[in-house]
Amino acid sequence: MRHWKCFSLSQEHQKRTRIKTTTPTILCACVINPRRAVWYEVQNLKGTGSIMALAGVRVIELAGLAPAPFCGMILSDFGAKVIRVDRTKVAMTVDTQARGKQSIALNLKNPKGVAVLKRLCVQSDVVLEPYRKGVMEKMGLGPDDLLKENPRLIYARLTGYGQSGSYAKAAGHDINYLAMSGLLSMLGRSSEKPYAPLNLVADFAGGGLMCAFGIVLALLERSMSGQGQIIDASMVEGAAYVGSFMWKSRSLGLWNHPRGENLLDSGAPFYDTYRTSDGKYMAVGAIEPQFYQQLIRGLGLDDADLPAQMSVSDWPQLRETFIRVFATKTQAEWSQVFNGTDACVTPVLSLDEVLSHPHNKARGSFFKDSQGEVSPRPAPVLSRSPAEPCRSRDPFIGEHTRSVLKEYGFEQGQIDQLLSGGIVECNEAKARL
Ligand SMILES: C[C@H](CCC[C@H](C)C(=O)SCCNC(=O)CCNC(=O)[C@H](O)C(C)(C)COP(=O)(O)OP(=O)(O)OC[C@H]1O[C@@H](n2cnc3c(N)ncnc32)[C@H](O)[C@@H]1OP(=O)(O)O)[C@H]1CC[C@H]2[C@@H]3[C@H](O)C[C@@H]4C[C@H](O)CC[C@]4(C)[C@H]3C[C@H](O)[C@]12C
Repeated sequence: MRHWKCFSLSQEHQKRTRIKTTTPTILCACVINPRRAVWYEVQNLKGTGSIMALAGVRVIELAGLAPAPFCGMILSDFGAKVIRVDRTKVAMTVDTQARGKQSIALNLKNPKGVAVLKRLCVQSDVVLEPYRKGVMEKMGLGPDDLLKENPRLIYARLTGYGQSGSYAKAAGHDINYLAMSGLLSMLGRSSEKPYAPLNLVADFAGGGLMCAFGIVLALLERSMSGQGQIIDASMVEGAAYVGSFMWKSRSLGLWNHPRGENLLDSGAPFYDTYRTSDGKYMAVGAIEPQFYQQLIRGLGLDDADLPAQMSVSDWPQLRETFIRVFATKTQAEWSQVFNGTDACVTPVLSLDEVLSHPHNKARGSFFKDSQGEVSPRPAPVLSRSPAEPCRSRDPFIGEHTRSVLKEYGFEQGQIDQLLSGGIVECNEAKARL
């Protein structure tokens, strides 16, 4: 349940902090962080009385494939109001990361549609765009156009290759960005070709998440400077940055061997997965000698019969032993053996199994929405202002067109004209079914 509270901003406070509310017509609650004299503009307060960290932040997200939707969902989970701008004449969205968002269907190929988007951006804090370099400028919606009208706007551009460089305009997907980051060359088994770990690293870690981080930084900075800025979030660079450890740990010799033959890339037998007698798997991460000893004990082996843990040339032989032993029990049996030890051995759980695992259950790490769909709880958990993910179904395309336009100050007559001209589309009927 969401509550709305209204506090007025005194002129004096606004002057002192050099920050004005962007949306004077909207009810807002203001909270002062006395230590940093920072103003937070807050609109929706949770029923519990705690305020989500991004409450009051208004985000316009132009519909994209996967990274930008994830970025928008993170912002929404932590309290931002996220309005996704969908195309008109499209029946179904491919946005599976739409939790808590609203949708407006708007034709940006029409100048009137562009004018609508500008009006939304004037009254918003963030615009998030996922298109190829130059697309927004071509529509008259580039940073110059939007920041001129709203200098406090944070203009986030989430692309594969960034806004400059010879690849800037090229099409691409996660695997290409990962390849260009250098990381893909390190991923994969010994003597096999590079292997992309789903589209996790570039699209989501280096892309959506890193972009959300940039937005939060820009919001924080704006609370002091009063100014917006442009975020050039390249997934190549975001992925590479997430992989900083790989660069900066080379001096330790961690990556001296070919791909798949190092300590942490499945080269070491004590950092790998093993098949159990029921066709499931256990994950082993027993790196430190004291934890490795517990692994050996749990497997029922005797250290005296085995080669030294760090004898790289003996790793193939050690792996064979581990393969043979793990194949003698089921996953549940091994879990029981290693539960409560420091052997760093855990079951490899499927997406369907995580919800019922006692540890995850105890923490509420996963939740079911109103449709019965299981999702991870937003992370990390903030003690006073935790995220509260929306549990209702995702929005239909254009479900909120009318209400969003009203909220942003469009008159009924203007909305009717936009609808009859096909500039916007409304899907309230579908939502009522
Ligand atoms: C699940 C699949 C997604 C996988 C993710 C994948 C692995 C990724 O890596 S995502 C990361 C992609 N890269 C980027 O995001 C980087 C930045 N962006 C780009 O480089 C490009 O946008 C692009 C390469 C991704 C796409 O290029 P494109 O040429 O298409 O677009 P742009 O040049 O950017 O221009 C956009 C144009 O659109 C116009 N526009 C925008 N908004 C509007 C508007 N509101 N009104 C009017 N016009 C608008 C804009 O003006 C531009 O126009 P111009 O070109 O004229 O300039 C999913 C991938 C595919 C999915 C499947 C597919 O969709 C078919 C089925 C559909 C069905 O509904 C559901 C099932 C599907 C099988 C579906 C299933 C999955 O969702 C997918 C497999």
